[in-house]
Amino acid sequence: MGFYPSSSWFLHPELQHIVSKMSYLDSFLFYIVDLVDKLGLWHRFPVLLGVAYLGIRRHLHQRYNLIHVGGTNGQRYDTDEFSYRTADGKCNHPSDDSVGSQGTFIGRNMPPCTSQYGILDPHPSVVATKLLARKRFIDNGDQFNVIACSWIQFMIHDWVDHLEDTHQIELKAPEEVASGCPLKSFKFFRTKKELSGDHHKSGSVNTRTPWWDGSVIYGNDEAGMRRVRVFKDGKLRISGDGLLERDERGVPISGDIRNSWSGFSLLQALFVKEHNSVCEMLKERYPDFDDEKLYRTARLVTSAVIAKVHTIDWTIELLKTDTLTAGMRINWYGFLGKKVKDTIGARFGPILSGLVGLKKPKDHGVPYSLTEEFVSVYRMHCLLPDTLILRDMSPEKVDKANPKIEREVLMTELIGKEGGKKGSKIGFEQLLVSMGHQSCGALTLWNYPNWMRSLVAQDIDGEDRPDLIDMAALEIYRDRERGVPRYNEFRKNLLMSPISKWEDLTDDKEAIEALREVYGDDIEKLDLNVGLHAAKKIKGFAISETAFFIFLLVASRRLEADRFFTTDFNEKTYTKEGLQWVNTTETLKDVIDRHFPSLTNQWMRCTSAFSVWSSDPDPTKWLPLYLRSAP
Ligand code: HEM
Repeated sequence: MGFYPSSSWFLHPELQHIVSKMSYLDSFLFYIVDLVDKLGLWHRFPVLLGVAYLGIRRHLHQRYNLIHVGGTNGQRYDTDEFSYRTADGKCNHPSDDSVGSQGTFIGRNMPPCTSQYGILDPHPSVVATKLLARKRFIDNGDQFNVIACSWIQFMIHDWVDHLEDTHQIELKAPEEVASGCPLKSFKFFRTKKELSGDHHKSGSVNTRTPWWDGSVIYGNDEAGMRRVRVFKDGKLRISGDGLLERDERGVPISGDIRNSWSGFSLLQALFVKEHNSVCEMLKERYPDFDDEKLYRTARLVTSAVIAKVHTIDWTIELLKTDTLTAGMRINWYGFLGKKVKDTIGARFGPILSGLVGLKKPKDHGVPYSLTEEFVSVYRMHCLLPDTLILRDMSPEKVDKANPKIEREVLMTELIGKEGGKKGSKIGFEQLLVSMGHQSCGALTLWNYPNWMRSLVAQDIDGEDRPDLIDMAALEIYRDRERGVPRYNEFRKNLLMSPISKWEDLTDDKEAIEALREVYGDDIEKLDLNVGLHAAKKIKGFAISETAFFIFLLVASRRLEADRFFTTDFNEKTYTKEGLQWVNTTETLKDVIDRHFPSLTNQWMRCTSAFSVWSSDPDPTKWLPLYLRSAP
């Protein structure tokens, strides 16, 4: 029995049930977190207190929000023999070769949905039309640009994609909304349910490797890896124009090629360049390294650079507050910071020295995978704009504060094979600078790109599918089909107070009216994806607090559960120079500068390459980060 007061009137019965299963210490910690939440305080705390709150919350999620799906039937293996990232993600977990490999189960952060609502209640097309479809483009201000939007697609394509069934389903828009739906009906493949052999009975399978292993450029299996390699000096294939090579079908040659667009392939190309530069550096220092050794070492280094950019650059821009800047930097460098870690190494455990370089990987007793809920909170297609605004790059027009617009290109012209051709015509530099100068979409209601409501989706091999899909409606269907709890049940499972009225979710009267029209007064029915988009946000956060708590758990887990970010994050595995490469690269700007030395200097005013390039640099703050007070 856990610790909870008898006068538990203030705690929802379902939360009480969860707490009753906690240890005394954890239930005590839970009550602290719950009190802080009820007062809406944590993000108003001074930095140190805020970080402490997040530390406690993360601990609770590590204890109560990790559920393994599927059996553990891998083999023991010799970790010294596999001191590199394999093509299919095998041989990372120290004692089970299969954990995190391609084709393993997607885990869960909470039990599957228990509510009895039907899969079409309310109809996904009604939700999409009345609550999601973009009325006018709402942008993210200066905080987040189109590179940041492409970056997260780049990451999703590194981590997760559900295996589909061969059985097709058709969704027909009900009469009441049909006229507002670009597709009156659409067909798609349902998510494949595999028997899991454990108490969950079935689960979904990941076709990508969930490790942070750069599979988005290296592939998810042996065949994928062979496709992208040159087999000389460790290098990967890249076209003469600095963009991805394409095969005879016009499909890009890269690790993951499904549903790509020019902005996404551009990031793939940038990190292929990065990989190839690491190969060159290593070959110079270690002339005896063969192609295989160069490839393997450069893959370790490049994957670590990607993980680092995501942790201490992208995420900090996404959650732009002092507390999260401190939190994310502590994840990588530890509380003692970069200087101490660079000087004496990761000696003092996860809090003081960070997760990277831990002596042993840590999975909290649950074999590593990504989760259904993680996929659901990353449904961020509202980040995508309708057009890409190309900037005039002629030398006499250079103006980083106010770059001239050359023309706009529809996003529909930049996706798929045709998009690839268009991207090549535009060229790497113009694409990058234009994306840098354009704000991406805000994650809010009525901002789902309408062009995605009649989308040509692709197969895993990059071929277009014949049936168009309404992505906005499909995403609602997917969460329900996969048993992801609806918004309120999701929050309770995540140890958050449920909402009891629409006004708890948002102050926006128009939104409340529309929510009522679709869900009536049944708050429990609210779909997760709609709740995440409707919820009022913490100042500085581009995502909702509910989504953030999943990030808090999973962002740490991707680092601490991985042997190559912990035990083997060392000179022996990465080489001295390889490790130095990672340690001296801090941001995406560093990577861009390495390959395009004058580009950011000419075109970027701001501090991070993920914020709008014409915006002001971050102000210098004289007070040390940990001593800063409430925002
Ligand atoms: C041009 C850009 C993009 C296109 C064409 C695209 C298209 C698609 C398609 C067709 C699916 C599969 C839908 C299904 O059958 O369930 C999908 C899934 C997904 N996309 Fe995108 N997407 C794009 C950008 C993004 C971005 C910017 C994000 C931001 C995080 C994102 C996140 C996801 C996620 C989380 C899934 C679910 C993956 C899964 O089911 O395992 N996508 N996307």
